[in-house]
Amino acid sequence: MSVYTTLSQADMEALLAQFDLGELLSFKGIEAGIENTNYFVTSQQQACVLTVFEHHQSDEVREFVRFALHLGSKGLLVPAPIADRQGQWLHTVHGKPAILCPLLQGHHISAPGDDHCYAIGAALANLHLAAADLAQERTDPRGFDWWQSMHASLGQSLSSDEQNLLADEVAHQRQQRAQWHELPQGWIHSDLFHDNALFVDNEQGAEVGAILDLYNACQGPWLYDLAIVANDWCCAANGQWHDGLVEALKAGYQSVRPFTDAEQAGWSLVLRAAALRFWLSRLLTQQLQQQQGGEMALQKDPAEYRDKLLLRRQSNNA
Ligand SMILES: Nc1ncnc2c1ncn2[C@@H]1O[C@H](COP(=O)(O)OP(=O)(O)OP(=O)(O)O)[C@@H](O)[C@H]1O
Ligand SMILES: N[C@@H](CCO)C(=O)O
Repeated sequence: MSVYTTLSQADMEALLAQFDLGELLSFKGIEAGIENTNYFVTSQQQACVLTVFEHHQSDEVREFVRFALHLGSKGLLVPAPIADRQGQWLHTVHGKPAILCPLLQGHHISAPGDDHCYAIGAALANLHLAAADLAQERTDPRGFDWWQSMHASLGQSLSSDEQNLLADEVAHQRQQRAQWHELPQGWIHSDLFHDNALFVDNEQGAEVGAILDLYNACQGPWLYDLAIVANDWCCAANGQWHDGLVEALKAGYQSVRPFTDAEQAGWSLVLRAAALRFWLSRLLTQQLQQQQGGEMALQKDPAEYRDKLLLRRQSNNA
């Protein structure tokens, strides 16, 4: 986690008093996650999660909630906020946008197996199709233009090998823009790491209970979204694939939506792009955390994604 914005008992009571949820019983900062502040909040009537957005403005939060409500209307289990007595779900806490969502059921998987990868692949394809009729109004703030700007701004803080790697990969991605734009696009989750999914136990095997953290959702190639999953769920921290997991992930996805020819040809490109994106975003988060501090601030190592990028480039050239 992270708790960047520390809330007092009085803060929490004042917030909860606006809702029809009964009295506050307890609250506790959540350790998982690195972008936002999250608290488990238990009232007399409901167990909830409070998210305080550290980097997003209210307009962006409205977009995430539009996405969540749309997915919810199609039967997907995602966090959608609870409205207060005035019908308002968007609140301000310490000057930052905040929402209160029901606590969703399920548990995190620490070491995904092929059954989890198959299930999350199918769930991601369902998410893509469920959002296909939702107007697309959020371009990716961590997309190609941002990779280029990070290349320009990060230069001095990287080793010369890392600078060369970054320059070369950005150039490669630039050359492949036409191939990128041939990939089917739509709303993507954009951050479906295994700490953003909850599973429920069931006799048939692994079942996705909920998909969390829609706070990077934007437009992008559907295959890129799957590559983000693969780079986190299907390999070791150094990027080495675990046997059978990518195959299970792709099979699960294609059980719902088969790949187009462009997607069959584009896997290596999106794997590299997904590794690049999280190398850069972890470097940025590291810088922000150094400036911002934060009680319980969880660290995620940028070098893991640098190493994943190096491996994905090798297998591309093989
Ligand atoms: N509605 C919910 N129901 C159950 N658990 C939740 C819910 N929302 C958040 N959590 C828990 O809080 C954790 C952190 O939430 P979340 O991933 O949204 O935070 P974040 O800071 O945005 O994370 P990230 O670093 O992945 O962007 C989740 O991994 C999950 O364990
Ligand atoms: N899931 C991201 C953090 C939130 O975007 C990472 O592991 O770098």
